[in-house]
Amino acid sequence: MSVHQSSNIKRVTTHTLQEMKARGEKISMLTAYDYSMAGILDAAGIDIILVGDSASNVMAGHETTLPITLDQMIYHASSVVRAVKRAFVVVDIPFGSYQGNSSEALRSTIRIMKESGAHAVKVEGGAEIKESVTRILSAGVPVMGHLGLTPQSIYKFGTYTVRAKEEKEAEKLLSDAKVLEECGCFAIVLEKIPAKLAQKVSETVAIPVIGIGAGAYVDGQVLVVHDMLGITQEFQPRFLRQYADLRGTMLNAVENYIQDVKSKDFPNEKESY
Ligand SMILES: Nc1nc(=O)c2c([nH]1)NC[C@@H]1CN(c3ccc(C(=O)N[C@@H](CCC(=O)O)C(=O)O)cc3)CN21
Ligand SMILES: CC(C)C(=O)C(=O)O
Ligand SMILES: [Mg+2]
Repeated sequence: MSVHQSSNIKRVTTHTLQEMKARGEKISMLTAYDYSMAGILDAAGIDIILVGDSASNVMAGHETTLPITLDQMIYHASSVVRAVKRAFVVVDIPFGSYQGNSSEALRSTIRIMKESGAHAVKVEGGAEIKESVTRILSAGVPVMGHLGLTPQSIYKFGTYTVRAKEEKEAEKLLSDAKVLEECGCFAIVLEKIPAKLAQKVSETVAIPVIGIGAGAYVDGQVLVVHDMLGITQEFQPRFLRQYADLRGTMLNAVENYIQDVKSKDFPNEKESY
């Protein structure tokens, strides 16, 4: 342990995650984009926090993940990192900051690592981005892959339907997973694909496979935290399990506050100086 790290909590590393797969312990992963939320996830014992480019939807209200910038991702990531004592922090490299240009991929990664203090980056795609992945890894930065439904290329597909249902697409996905493993990726996210195919990928590659809408036979699960807490409203895909109704809870609290202000119940004497 570094002399600068005074806490005695044992941090999750790529090595920890590899060991978890080897012994069959499932990996838990959720997104976070800010200090307060990341602190709660870390305190609960989450293994991986993803600073997802879904911040573009959830935090900024955009329709897709495409508009979010590298600067904005670094702002979210640095806020998350300041809250985390144990979890492994992975940051999505945003659209336009790595595709088709390995030098730019490396430059974006170095900015993310230097300016946020995160532990790894995530990129969408397989063979097409092999050079970028290799270049990032050559700088010593762990890379998480992302295959299946890849939201940064939504306009190429036009829909958010389940991916790799056809044999040819399934073969390409399996081959991409092998490419990512050979490049040296430490893990792969599989999004919205048939459970059978996800199982096959997980059994084929030695690195951990984390699913979102990819069934139970993978090495871990990821969800967008605002979805599973019931804060987002319209996003209700079949793969989502909602663990709370925080929107309802928060609406209720805010309505009560408004009522107390209007009725002059708040503040009372004890709440005044
Ligand atoms: N709030 C949120 N949660 C997410 O999981 C998420 C984001 N945002 N933004 C980035 C990507 C986009 N993702 C998505 C988007 C849509 C579906 C989906 O299943 N949509 C429709 C089906 C559409 C169709 O069949 O054509 C649904 O059933 O809700 C799944 C994952 C996952 N990511
Ligand atoms: C849904 C996960 C895997 C993601 O990439 C994101 O939140 O941006
Ligand atoms: Mg993403």
